[in-house]
Amino acid sequence: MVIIGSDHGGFELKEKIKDFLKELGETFEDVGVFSSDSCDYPDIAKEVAIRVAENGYKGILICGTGIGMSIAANKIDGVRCALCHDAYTAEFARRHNNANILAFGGRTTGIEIAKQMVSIFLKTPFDGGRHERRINKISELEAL
Ligand SMILES: O=C(CO)[C@H](O)[C@H](O)[C@H](O)COP(=O)(O)O
Repeated sequence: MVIIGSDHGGFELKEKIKDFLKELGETFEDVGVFSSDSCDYPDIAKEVAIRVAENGYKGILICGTGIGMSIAANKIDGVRCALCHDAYTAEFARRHNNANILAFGGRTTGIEIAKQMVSIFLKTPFDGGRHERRINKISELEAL
């Protein structure tokens, strides 16, 4: 299950990514927004992040740049939201960071790059090993 959400800055790209998720055969839930009316990205980041943290799902968040969404989502314990810009960053967000939410920008990312990132993010496993130790140290920061 993939939870997807955007603000107004990512709305158009979100709609295209939903079509792509259907092509991939992925089950998804769209938590909004459902128009390009101006809204506040933390409201959507919260909805996606909580569902991902509580259920072990993966998430996709899109705002104008992806920055606001990633900052907000990473406030939720258990979320590792990675702001990515290309196939390489999407691959290593999974392999090294075990990221569970992919963020990118609707105003900065074209549809072909976005599709590449989504495809790679959803199929790439975590490498584990030395990276497990580092992920655990990130989790410990949540208790501070
Ligand atoms: O949070 C952001 C930037 O880090 C997002 O890109 C938002 O989509 C953006 O700030 C919204 O800006 P707007 O001028 O209100 O459309």
